[in-house]
Amino acid sequence: MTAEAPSHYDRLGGAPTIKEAVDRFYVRLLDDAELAHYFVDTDVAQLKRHQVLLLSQVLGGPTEYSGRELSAAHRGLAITEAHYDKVGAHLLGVLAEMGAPADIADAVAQTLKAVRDDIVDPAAGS
Ligand code: HEM
Repeated sequence: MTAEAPSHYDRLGGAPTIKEAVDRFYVRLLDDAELAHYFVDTDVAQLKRHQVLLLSQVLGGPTEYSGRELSAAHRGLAITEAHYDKVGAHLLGVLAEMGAPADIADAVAQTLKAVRDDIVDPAAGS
């Protein structure tokens, strides 16, 4: 019997690491003058909970995401390409500062590419 390779989730350190990464991610988003306005009327605690579950799932951890589809969650927010890229850069920046291995950062970057069209609003300009 061969042992299964550990998931990205396990290699990063599991739940405590993901929680810490999401905490740092939202500190960056709310500190960013170009992005903070998107979050003014949101329940940031719930958003963070959903983000932890989604990121865990994407990284091969437990599949417990219970939030909305990404397209529904972001509809009407008029998210531009540039703001999407900034948010993605904050997430990758947090993973880098926490020492995530390059292959895991690459996998997250691929996921960011894959969900881009669900989140960016083409009518919002660049
Ligand atoms: C980069 C990839 C992104 C991912 C994976 C992501 C993920 C999520 C998730 C999981 C939720 C919660 C959905 C729910 O609770 O049902 C959410 C909501 C939200 N996201 Fe994102 N998001 C991304 C990009 C962005 C960007 C670029 C912005 C704005 C610049 C943004 C702004 C928001 C806001 C304001 C909400 C709350 C919407 C509401 O409460 O109605 N997100 N996102």
